[in-house]
Amino acid sequence: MSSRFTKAILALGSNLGERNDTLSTAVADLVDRPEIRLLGVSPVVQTKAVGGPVGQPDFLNMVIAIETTLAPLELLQHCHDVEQMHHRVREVRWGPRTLDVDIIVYGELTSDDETLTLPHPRAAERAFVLYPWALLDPAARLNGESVAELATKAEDFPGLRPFDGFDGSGSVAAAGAVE
Ligand SMILES: Nc1ncnc2c1ncn2[C@@H]1O[C@H](COP(=O)(O)OP(=O)(O)OP(=O)(O)O)[C@@H](O)[C@H]1O
Ligand SMILES: Nc1nc2c(c(=O)[nH]1)N=C(CO)CN2
Repeated sequence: MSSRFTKAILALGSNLGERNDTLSTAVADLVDRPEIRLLGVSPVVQTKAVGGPVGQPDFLNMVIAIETTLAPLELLQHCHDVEQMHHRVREVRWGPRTLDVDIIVYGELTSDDETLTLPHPRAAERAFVLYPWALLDPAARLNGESVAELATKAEDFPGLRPFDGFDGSGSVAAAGAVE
């Protein structure tokens, strides 16, 4: 097994239960293994639910940057395990959930496999992913485009707002620059 680390971006969302507590414990759970190192944590934003049942609660969303020696499918399984630790129930597509963890990018890897599509096939349209990612890493690019520019063009951008304690620049600086 190679011990080479690959950088990856994970997106986290929660719209059921104690959303902010769930996100912070989920970050700790995600990085609580030697094959994963935490590189940076975005600010948390509150967002209107995109798709799914009408009237579901607002989400809290954030992204983290990691580096990992896990293979892509091992990382996906780990994300699912952490979702289960937070009692994620899959009932309705895009329905409310205690915790969702998606892999947005894994290094430069591209994949059309429906079990793991990379980059995440809907990330480029989702301000709830793009905006916190741009705050974490203003130079980030996705599919050759600026993540910050994609965020402002996304349909859900106007519904997005800072969550309590949000301090974009401070949080980004505190999290450290992402190479
Ligand atoms: N990049 C990816 N990250 C996470 N899951 C993925 C990815 N690509 C494909 N999948 C697959 O998508 C399946 C459904 O994931 P999930 O239930 O989290 O979807 P969702 O969050 O409701 O919707 P969306 O996929 O639009 O974010 C997973 O079981 C997984 O196999
Ligand atoms: N605001 C918001 N909307 C969503 C989210 C999410 O995390 N935030 N996740 C979805 C499926 O992954 C579908 N819709």
